[in-house]
Amino acid sequence: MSDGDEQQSLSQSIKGRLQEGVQNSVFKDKGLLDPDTVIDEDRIVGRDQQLDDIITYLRPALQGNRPPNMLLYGPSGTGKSLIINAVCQQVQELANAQGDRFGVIRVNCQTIKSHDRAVYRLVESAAIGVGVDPGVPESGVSTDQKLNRFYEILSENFDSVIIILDEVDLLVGRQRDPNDEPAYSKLLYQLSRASQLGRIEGDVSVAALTNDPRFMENLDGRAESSFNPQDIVFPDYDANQLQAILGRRRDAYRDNVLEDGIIPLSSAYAAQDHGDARKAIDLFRKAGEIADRQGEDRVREEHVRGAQKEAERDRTLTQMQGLSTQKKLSLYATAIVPVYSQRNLNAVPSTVAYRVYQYITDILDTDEKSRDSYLRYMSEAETYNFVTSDKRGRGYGSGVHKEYTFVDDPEVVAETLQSDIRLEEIENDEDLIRSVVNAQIDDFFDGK
Ligand SMILES: Nc1ncnc2c1ncn2[C@@H]1O[C@H](COP(=O)(O)OP(=O)(O)OP(=O)(O)O)[C@@H](O)[C@H]1O
Repeated sequence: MSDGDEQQSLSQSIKGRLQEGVQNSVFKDKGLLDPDTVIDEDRIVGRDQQLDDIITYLRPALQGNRPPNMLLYGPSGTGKSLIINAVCQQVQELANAQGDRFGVIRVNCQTIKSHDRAVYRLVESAAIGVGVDPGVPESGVSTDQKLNRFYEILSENFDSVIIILDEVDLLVGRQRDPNDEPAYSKLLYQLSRASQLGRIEGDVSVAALTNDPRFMENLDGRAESSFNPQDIVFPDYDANQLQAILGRRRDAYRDNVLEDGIIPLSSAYAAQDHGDARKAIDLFRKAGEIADRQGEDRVREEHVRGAQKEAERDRTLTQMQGLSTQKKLSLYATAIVPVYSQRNLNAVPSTVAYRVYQYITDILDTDEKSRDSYLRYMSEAETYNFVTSDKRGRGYGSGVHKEYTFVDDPEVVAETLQSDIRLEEIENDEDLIRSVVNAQIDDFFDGK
């Protein structure tokens, strides 16, 4: 066969396999179950009170008046972003139809590290929305200059604007002292004052979204009085409401591929976990992904249970990232033993793991804790269900040692821990560590 033939058959085989995946999928329109998809209003279930309230508050925007500021609060996945965005979209359409310039500026505060960055993100978001240059650089100019540019863009382009600050409570900023005003407090003060003082020509109001029911308690007094929002509460969903939400997205799947119990089971799991619609939708989608992966043409309850297990595992890994450095190092040293071992090793002897731990602390030039501390950290890892342990004798007179077995894949555990900043430093020493691990294993099993 010539190179050209081989090339063609490879590309045909890739195409064939890709098409097979599409044709055999249980999904018809998987995008409907994407957490970031903006769904049509006819798929929104319930939340009538919240919709009514927000419509009432935003109506003035269509009458040439300033809407009040709003605070939307409730646990994650209870529809805060969905509902405010749905109403804003309708206001925008009506405003356009009557020739008013209504703008919506959205910023998610989750990853914003400082007040200055938040102001820049507002400039950027406003500039992109109206298609102009931000006009200020990200760094090298004062926050006030950025703020002024933001007001300028708003004044030039809008009669009325809603600024949506999602996850506003996470915009804490760099507080040198715990008594320092959090960044969100300063920002809310500035935005609401600017509007009241006429520093922006149009009407501006802020909708702040948060999971924290005590958010207002953390605002500085002057921020609290100038922001002064209308509250809109989003309570947890119960299992029935979640079932209705999933029911309206059933057509994400092909006809007749869903077993009867899929929607109730996904909803029941999510209802146990504080009634989070995002979680219900994730489980509903992941169950189908598992069915696809296994090449099955129906989604069964077992797939939902598998999806729930995967979600739990992801959560465990997230939890692990919150451990102190010494606990991470202990767990990491233990996890890489089976990962690097040339033998088929399921249970990790504590003696081996502790020596690997000592070696790693040495490379990192960090504190080396005693063997007792290592064992204590590992028993904590056991209560978190990262590992299970067993005591084993090594024959007469050799004493007893502990062995650890990982509940999840030790490779995933090691990778998760390695992505921690300090552990990344040892990536270059991988070969060396691998040989140390194997030397310790050999010593343990073959030594006297
Ligand atoms: N009443 C509802 N009807 C239909 N879908 C809903 C409803 N409530 C929430 N959802 C869906 O659940 C997911 C999460 O909703 P949303 O992002 O609005 O929650 P949130 O309260 O803003 O969460 P967070 O606080 O985590 O940002 C989205 O995919 C959304 O489409």
